Amino acid sequence: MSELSGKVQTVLGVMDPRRLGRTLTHEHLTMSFAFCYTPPPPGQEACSEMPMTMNNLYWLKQNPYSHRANLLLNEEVEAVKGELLHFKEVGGGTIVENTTTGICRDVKALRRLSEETGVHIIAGAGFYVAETHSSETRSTSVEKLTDILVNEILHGADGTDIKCGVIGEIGCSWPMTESEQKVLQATAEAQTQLGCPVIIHPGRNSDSPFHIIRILQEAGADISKTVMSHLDRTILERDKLLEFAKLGSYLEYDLFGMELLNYAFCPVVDMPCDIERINWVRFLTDEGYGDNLLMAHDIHTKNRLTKYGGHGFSHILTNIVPKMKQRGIPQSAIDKILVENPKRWLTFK
Ligand SMILES: CC(=O)NCCS(=O)(=O)O
Repeated sequence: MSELSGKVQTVLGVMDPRRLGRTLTHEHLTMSFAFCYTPPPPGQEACSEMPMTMNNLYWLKQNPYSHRANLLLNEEVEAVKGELLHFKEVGGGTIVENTTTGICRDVKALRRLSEETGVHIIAGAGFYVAETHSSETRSTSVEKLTDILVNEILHGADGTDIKCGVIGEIGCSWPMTESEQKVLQATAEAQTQLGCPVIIHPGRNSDSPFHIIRILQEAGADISKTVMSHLDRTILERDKLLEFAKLGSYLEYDLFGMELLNYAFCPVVDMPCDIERINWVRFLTDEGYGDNLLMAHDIHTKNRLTKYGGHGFSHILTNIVPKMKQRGIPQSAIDKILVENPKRWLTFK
C-alpha cells in the first residue's frame, strides 16, 4: 500500500477525495497538437494560416486540425484561466488534465491555474502516442519507463516538484507500435506499485480498446481503475460496446462539444453529435454500466474555447446536464458520472 492510499493527488498536493466535487476527467488546459496538423481540403489551403476571426469560426469548427495556430492551446493560458473561473462559478470542482509527454505538458502552468482559480487540477504522467516519442523513449526498457512514471507521481514531473495524480492519457495508435506497447506494460507495473488511476487514449479502430485491455491485463494492471477514453469516436456499434463494457474499465464519453461533419483523423468515422453522446450514456446506464461512466470535453484546440466562439469548459454543466435530465436520465445517475465515479477512480488504492 502506498503513502497515497485513500487520497487523490492534485498539482497542489494530496487531498481528501471528498473535496473533488464535480469532475471533468479528460481535459487539456495547455498543450500543443502541432504534430497532428492535417492539410485543409483541396482548394482551401490558404485557410490554414487565416486569422481566427468571427467569419472564420465555422470553418475552424469543421476543420480544427487544418489551422496551424488553432493547434496551439498552450498560447491561451489567460483565456483558460477565465474559463476555469466560470467553471467554478457554475459548480465545477476538479479537472483532470491529461497532457502527457509529447504534447507539451506544462505542470507549472497547471499549478498556477489551480492557485489562481481554486479549481482542483490533477496532472497526467506518461507518454502520448508513438509519433511523439523521442528516440530515447523508444529505446528505453519497460523497467526504466516504469521508473519514469513512478517518479512523476511520487516526486514530480518535468524537473519540478509538481506531482501527477494519474497515469495518462497514455497514447496508443492503431496499429499499436512496439514503443506504445512498452509504455502500456510500464503503466501496468507502475499502477501495481502505486495503486494509481490510469487513463488510456485508444487508437482509432474499434478493436483498439480490446487490444489495449488485453495488454494491460497480461501485464497485471487493475482494469477496474483504468479509463478507456474517446469511446464516442471509437466503438459505434451497440453489441461491440456492450462486449467491451464487460471487461470492466471506466467508459469515457469525452468529446462533448465536438460536432463536425468530417473527422479528418479517421474519415470513415461519423463523429457523433452531443445528443447522440447523451443517447450512448443513457444506453449504457440502462444496461447497468452507470458505475463505469465518465464524461468530459477533451478540449485540445483553441476554437473550442469561449474566446473563439466555442463551448468552453462549462458546456457539460451548463448545457449537457439539463439535456440529460430532459431525456430522462435521473439526477442520481448524473451525480455518479460527474462526482462518484471520478472520485472512486481518482482515489489511490
Ligand atoms: C488530445 C487528444 O488526444 N484528443 C483526442 C482527439 S481524437 O480525435 O479523439 O483522437
